[in-house]
Amino acid sequence: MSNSATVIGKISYTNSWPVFHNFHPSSLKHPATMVSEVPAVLNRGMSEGSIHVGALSSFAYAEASDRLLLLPSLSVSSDGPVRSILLFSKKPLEEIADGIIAVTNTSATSTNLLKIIMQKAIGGHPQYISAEPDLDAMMEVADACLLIGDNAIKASWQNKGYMVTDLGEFWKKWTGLGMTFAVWAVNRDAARNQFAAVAEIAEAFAESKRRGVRDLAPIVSEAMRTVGGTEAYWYGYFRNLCYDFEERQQEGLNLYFRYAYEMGLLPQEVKMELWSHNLLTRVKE
Ligand SMILES: C=C(O[C@@H]1C=C(C(=O)O)C=C[C@H]1O)C(=O)O
Repeated sequence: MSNSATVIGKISYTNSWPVFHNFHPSSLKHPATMVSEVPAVLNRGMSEGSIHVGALSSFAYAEASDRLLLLPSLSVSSDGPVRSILLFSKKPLEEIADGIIAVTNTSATSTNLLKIIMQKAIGGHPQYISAEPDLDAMMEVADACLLIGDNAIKASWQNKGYMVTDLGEFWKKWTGLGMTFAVWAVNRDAARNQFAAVAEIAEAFAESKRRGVRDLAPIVSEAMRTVGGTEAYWYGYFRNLCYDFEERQQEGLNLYFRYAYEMGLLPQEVKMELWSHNLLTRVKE
């Protein structure tokens, strides 16, 4: 077993705080460090193996699923509107079907969800340009722009007269299913070589989530202090999100992966494999 510190990835957006708020790497028995980053950076770290365990875009998990295992019962999901994955557009979607869409360079799941929606539901083939998440700058060069996380939340508070499409809401109306934007995963080598640390981290995440969703008050206060907005907004936002990853969420994510594969966005079909304590037994044998 390796003695080197386990590197944990944290999503820097508020959406994941209910899982992270009560998670403190310094109080773990096994040495661990945590990096807080936008999803695109976490995705790269998990794919390369420089981050061993933590949250990442569900799409990025799929791309690296031969190197990763999912941690059970953890996700950032919605079953309808998500409120922070928003397409701002100058015209209805049908009218920008072959237009230009600027997409935030911080995302993986949502940019590919948008591609699926535009092609399979709207029948369009827009041109996508990747850009820093800045509503005004994006709208100068495009007919629409996709923002996620706190950038989307802040943009939704400024009424600039754009039409707003919530991709979680669109997906639900179109497929009848929920959507999972982020999952928690562990590097397969780390799961083998640092199994005790990974087991401790998985348990600490589960406990942190239990406490986080039970008592949102400190999370809401911190969101108001750092991002702005009202108490009512943040209670509504966090209560609307789902942090579980059970059959219902897996069904939605499986359909998303299938569509992504059909469109050539994913190179292979994805079979989700979950980490469990049994791995410990298997590894020890
Ligand atoms: C709910 C959200 O989900 C996020 C969306 C992600 C993506 O599009 O790749 C990644 C992580 C999630 O935390 C959000 O950003 O608001």
